[in-house]
Amino acid sequence: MSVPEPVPAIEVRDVWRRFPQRRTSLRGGRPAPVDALAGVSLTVPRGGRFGIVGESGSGKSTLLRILAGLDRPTSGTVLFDGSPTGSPTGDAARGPVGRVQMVFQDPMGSLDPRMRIDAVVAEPLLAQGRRDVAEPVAAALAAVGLDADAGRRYPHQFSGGQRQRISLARAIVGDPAVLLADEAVSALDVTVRASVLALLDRLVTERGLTLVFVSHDLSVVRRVCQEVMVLRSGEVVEHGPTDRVWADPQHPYTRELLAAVPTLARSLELARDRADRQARAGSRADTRVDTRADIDHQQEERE
Ligand SMILES: Nc1ncnc2c1ncn2[C@@H]1O[C@H](COP(=O)(O)OP(=O)(O)OP(=O)(O)O)[C@@H](O)[C@H]1O
Repeated sequence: MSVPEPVPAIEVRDVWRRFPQRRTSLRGGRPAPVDALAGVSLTVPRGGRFGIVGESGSGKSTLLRILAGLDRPTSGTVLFDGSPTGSPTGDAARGPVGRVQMVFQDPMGSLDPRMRIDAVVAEPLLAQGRRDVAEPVAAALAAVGLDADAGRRYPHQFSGGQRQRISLARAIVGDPAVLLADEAVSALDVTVRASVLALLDRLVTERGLTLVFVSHDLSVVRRVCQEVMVLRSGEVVEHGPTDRVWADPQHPYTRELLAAVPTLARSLELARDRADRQARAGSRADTRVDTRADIDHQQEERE
């Protein structure tokens, strides 16, 4: 008897998203529509980590917005756990709300400056109709390395890396199945980026999350994703295991993207080596410091 294939967490089948052109061309004439996505398909198994890379304008955010249920495809299908959502004729409101959480590039843009951190982190729970939020909010803050006191403060009282930790606390507090990260570490400097990536990696592993991680930088995607898709002008130009695409890119566009990477990759490696050295230096019997993430987090706090 054959064992049925497990249902993937996410399945995108031949998705197109067409936008009307925003501006008329200088030469006049009718503005042509833009296909932000042109026949994109992908499958992410439960607990899988899927990266999407491409330059600005390649369609990464459009795809993520569709996965988040914030936008609908012009045609094609998106399935979560085998059930359709956000189909062209379907009801976008039935989207994957609750099961899917998103982390954005700019925490200042996504955290309301007038709201205390405990209220910010509680938002997904309140949206689910939960009222008993204090305990899960404190647990989510602890899970991202912030103490309960942080809940009484406001976003501007934190560094960039800490604000991204707060975004992660808000993303995990409601126990989602899928995490969508849109350039989630791109605005952070190198050391802080390594620390937030290590935290993301740990949270995804510990909670068995399915991750879709968007970045323009393949060296960053390589740190957290097993599989990667390269998008250009809404089309998939390459798709495969991240290590293979990194080591042996098949498409000239992927090679171009990689040509921009070495400096970034090297500085990330240097930051990690530095954190390791500091961890070794700090591993006295009375010190609890034992991971790169801890070290990086302490550096971040000293900023
Ligand atoms: N609401 C919209 N109206 C019209 N065109 C849009 C809209 N959203 C995106 N586009 C166009 O779709 C294409 C893909 O945009 P998208 O933001 O998905 O790319 P991206 O790869 O995420 O780029 P970036 O990294 O700069 O955000 C671009 O040509 C963009 O101008």
